[in-house]
Amino acid sequence: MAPELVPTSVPKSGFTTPATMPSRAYVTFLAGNGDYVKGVVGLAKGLRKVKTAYPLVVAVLPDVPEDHRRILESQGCIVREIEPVYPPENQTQFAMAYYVINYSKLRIWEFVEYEKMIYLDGDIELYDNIDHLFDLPDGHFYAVMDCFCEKTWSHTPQYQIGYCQQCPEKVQWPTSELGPPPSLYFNAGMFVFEPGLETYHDLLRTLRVTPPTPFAEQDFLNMYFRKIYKPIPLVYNLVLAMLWRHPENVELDKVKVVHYCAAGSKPWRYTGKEENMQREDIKMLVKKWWDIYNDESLDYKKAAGGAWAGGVVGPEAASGGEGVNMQPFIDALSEAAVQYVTAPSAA
Ligand SMILES: O=c1ccn([C@@H]2O[C@H](COP(=O)(O)OP(=O)(O)O)[C@@H](O)[C@H]2O)c(=O)[nH]1
Ligand SMILES: OC[C@H]1O[C@H](O[C@@H]2[C@@H](O)[C@H](O)[C@@H](O)[C@H](O)[C@@H]2O)[C@H](O)[C@@H](O)[C@H]1O
Ligand SMILES: [Mn+2]
Repeated sequence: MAPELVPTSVPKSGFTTPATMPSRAYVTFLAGNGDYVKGVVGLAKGLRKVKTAYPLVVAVLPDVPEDHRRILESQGCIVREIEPVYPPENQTQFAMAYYVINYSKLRIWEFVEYEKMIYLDGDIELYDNIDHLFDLPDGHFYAVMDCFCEKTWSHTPQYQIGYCQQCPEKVQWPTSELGPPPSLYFNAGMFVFEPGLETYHDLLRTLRVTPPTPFAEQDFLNMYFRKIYKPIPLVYNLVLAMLWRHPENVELDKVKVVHYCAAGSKPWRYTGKEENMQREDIKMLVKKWWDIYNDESLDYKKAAGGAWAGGVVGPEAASGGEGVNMQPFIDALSEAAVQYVTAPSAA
């Protein structure tokens, strides 16, 4: 298990004035006129509940209707329209047909008014403050390792031989037959990154000559950032399938970020009919999401005088704590990353 990686106190939160907008922000992505907007509202309220010091930017595709944009602004979000990004012509069978729109996530590298951002899918919820991740050393791409055991992975050799990076000792990778094991692979529902125009243009250039694959932009980002990717502990992005695929890796009461990506687990669409959806832990996590979504005390209240309040938090922003000494946390995190990298699976 990765060491407990919590700094001693919540980092200094603070109010900012329009002249000094925070150069850090959370960012999510919204497409279509359907119900994902509920996911983003839940995310904004969850960020407020954990008293983040930073705003939530929502990158919206042109097909997101005006009324949905107004709802997000009324919840304190900064709505930014982006143009779609399409992969090159292809015959790929995406794991989910709608994944083709997820390439548009790449536009967030263009948000260079922010020096560092944390991307969160709209089907993610926070249950603990993770602002300290903004203080991780620059020059890396931080994300949580994914799991290869769901049938969404049945197209891959690792699935076919029962290999997963979450338990590399269970089924050894057959290097003699299949060559080196796959590089550490992250789930692209949550990551810490630095926007930059050079990277942004190189991403789009590279995409134009990269044949699409089943997990769309997640596969692409894993390929593109493989040299600077640093794994961070699972508490920062619990992919729900981990609960039944690798329960030994999960300490649910320590989890800070839950990613409702298992089939049937989107809280705003939950029926309980799909496989695993009657599990007690799933029902508890879906209820936790709804408790936040329905909590009117978490609705955004414009700060008195309309001044920009530090984060998605309203005027009751957490009082500025002492600046926290991040070094022990960063050292522990780097150590945690090393323990992954030195695992047999690491290429
Ligand atoms: O119709 C859609 C599908 C996806 N998304 C956005 O794209 C992200 C990635 O899709 P999803 O989370 O469904 O993929 P999963 O993590 O379940 O594989 C979502 O979280 C949303 O932020 C969206 O806004 N509208
Ligand atoms: O477009 C590809 C998507 O790929 C990822 O989801 C998958 C993947 O993680 C599999 O490992 C799971 O088995 C599966 O359930 C899950 O939906 C990201 O969460 C999402 O944001 C997006 O990038
Ligand atoms: Mn997701």
